[in-house]
Amino acid sequence: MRIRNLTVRFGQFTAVDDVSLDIGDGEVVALLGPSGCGKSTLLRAVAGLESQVEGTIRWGEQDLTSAPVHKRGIGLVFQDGQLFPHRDVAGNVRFGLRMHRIDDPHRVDELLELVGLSGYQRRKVTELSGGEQQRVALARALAPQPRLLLLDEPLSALDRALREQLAIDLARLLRKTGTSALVVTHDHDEAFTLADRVALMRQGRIVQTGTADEVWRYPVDEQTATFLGCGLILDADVANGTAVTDFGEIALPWAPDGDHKIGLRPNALVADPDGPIEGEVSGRVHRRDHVRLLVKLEHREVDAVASITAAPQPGEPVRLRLEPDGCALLGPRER
Ligand SMILES: Nc1ncnc2c1ncn2[C@@H]1O[C@H](COP(=O)(O)OP(=O)(O)OP(=O)(O)O)[C@@H](O)[C@H]1O
Repeated sequence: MRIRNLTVRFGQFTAVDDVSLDIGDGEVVALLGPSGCGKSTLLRAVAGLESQVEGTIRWGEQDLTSAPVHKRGIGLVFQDGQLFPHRDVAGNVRFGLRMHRIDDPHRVDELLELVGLSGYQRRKVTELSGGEQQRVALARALAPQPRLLLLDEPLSALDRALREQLAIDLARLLRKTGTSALVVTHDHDEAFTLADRVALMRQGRIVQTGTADEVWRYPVDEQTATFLGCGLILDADVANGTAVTDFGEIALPWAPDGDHKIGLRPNALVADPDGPIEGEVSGRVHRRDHVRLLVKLEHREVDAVASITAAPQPGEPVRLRLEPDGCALLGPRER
């Protein structure tokens, strides 16, 4: 799919601003961005659900720009599944097939097996858990074998543990069926779990696209770095894979020589008795597998991490070292 110069306006307000994006055959692209940046509007425009759309949407040679929703060959999954409460599980999946005049009794069983719900045919959808309901919604959307699946925050209504598991299952399922997909999410982990490529949106525009590793390691500008979790931006002078910063030296073998800005995520500063940076703990929050510290340095306060067993208490001195895994290099990259 080739999206070119897509703009969607609501009166004077431009919700999607001149967006161009390709989605390859079997590719999964995540649209990631802060609330209100236009992700859902872009998805709805691709689906044919928005009226004030400029630009073009093509599938191969076919121009879909003004095709009606049901002629676009897309499947849709929303946050809350939008299942039919009066139909059972099989009835919901069968609806996806009937809409496309496919009448194959085995296909419903196949689809339920695919989403891990074998034997659920006669269950009422109102008696399913949130995760099961989303699996049914997915089976229904996949039933007519759409050429593109559009998913709008498909896992957001679920609790965290379930969301993580379902994101892994969904990623596997999309690969297995070779389905191309565009997934809207505001959850970084979800985007990186699901997608081959991530498109970062801000104020209606796509500011960067790349693999998880590319956008994570090379955010295109300061705002993008901040959105991706870098709380601190430092000047760095890189030579032969070593960056010299106000916080000391750090090995970044993947960074080219020159003057750069480096973004530090909280895990870029790690409590270590031998670390070169001295500070005092001013705050402490227990996370699932580590402790997040707020550390007062001479001129500023920074985020840092410590292991659960060795985390100092507020008021205690702490030493920090830089950890390359939490560092990002800002600025556009040459390809
Ligand atoms: N039908 C509409 N009429 C007027 N403004 C709208 C309409 N739909 C969306 N908007 C506005 O367009 C902007 C983008 O909305 P959109 O729902 O696409 O954002 P989003 O990135 O999906 O946000 P979220 O993550 O919060 O769902 C918002 O400022 C929103 O208020």
